[in-house]
Amino acid sequence: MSQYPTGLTIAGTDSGGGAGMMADIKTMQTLKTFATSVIVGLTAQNTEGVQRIETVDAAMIDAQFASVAADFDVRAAKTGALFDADHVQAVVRNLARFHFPVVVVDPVMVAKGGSHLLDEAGIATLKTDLLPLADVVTPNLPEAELLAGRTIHNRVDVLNAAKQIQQLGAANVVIKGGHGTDAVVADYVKLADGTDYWMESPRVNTNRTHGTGDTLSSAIVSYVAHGMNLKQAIRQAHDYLATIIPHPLPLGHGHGPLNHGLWEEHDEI
Ligand SMILES: Nc1ncnc2c1ncn2[C@@H]1O[C@H](COP(=O)(O)OP(=O)(O)OP(=O)(O)O)[C@@H](O)[C@H]1O
Ligand SMILES: Cc1ncc(CO)c(N)n1
Repeated sequence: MSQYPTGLTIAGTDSGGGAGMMADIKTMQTLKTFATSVIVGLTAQNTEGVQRIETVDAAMIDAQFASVAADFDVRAAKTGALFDADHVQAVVRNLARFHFPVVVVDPVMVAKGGSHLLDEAGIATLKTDLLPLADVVTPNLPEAELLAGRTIHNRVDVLNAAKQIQQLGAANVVIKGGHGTDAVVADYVKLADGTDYWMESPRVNTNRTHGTGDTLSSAIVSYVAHGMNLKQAIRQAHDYLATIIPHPLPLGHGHGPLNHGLWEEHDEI
């Protein structure tokens, strides 16, 4: 593999290194994609929780987008934690301005420790203004409930939620099943062409799942940047997670981090 295509993460930092933009950069590097970044906010965070948040002002967000877009051929971008409506709007404005070929929206709302990373007005703005720009949206189960405005108890509810989220304007929908309790973790995929299917893997009994969602969305960005179509990229990203989740790093005292680099042996892209 000689070339590193460029990906972009538009997200918040995690001082604890396992989630947010740090997970994105580690994932992209492992999957041989050059990670550029627009920092929307900083979190003082570790595996036990979020201790403090400070957002970046809109002019600085604009400047970061402009710097990246002026110098790099971004093949795919993802959004992560956006914190509030003003920051969602700043990101929407820039996505509309720069038209990256593929946009993955990870509608991050609550960190594993329970801290809110997007407020209520932010959720509303994400639904009305950001989802219509999304080629793929990747909610976890609680996020899918909030986006669809309905509770999810079973697989039929997941199907209905995905349909509703697609109607909000996201072309393709991946509802992640990590927050379920079944022995099998089932992620549901509903594509723009009308096809849908489940991706299943054995549930790993671990609390070392900090940043799994960030990792999935940035893996999709990486595989798309390498030229895969969305269906292939979503499948490969799922398999990357299924491979690394059973072998986390024994670090931190809470929801521990993944070992993103484990995949490097699988030099297939
Ligand atoms: N315990 C687990 N065992 C196996 N796979 C898991 C487990 N937890 C999560 N996954 C997988 O990890 C990916 C992310 O799912 P999850 O629902 O945890 O996202 P998330 O809640 O957005 O994560 P985070 O908020 O920590 O970034 C999915 O592909 C899911 O199938
Ligand atoms: C900054 C940030 N983004 C996303 C997540 C979700 O994993 C997190 N915990 N922190």
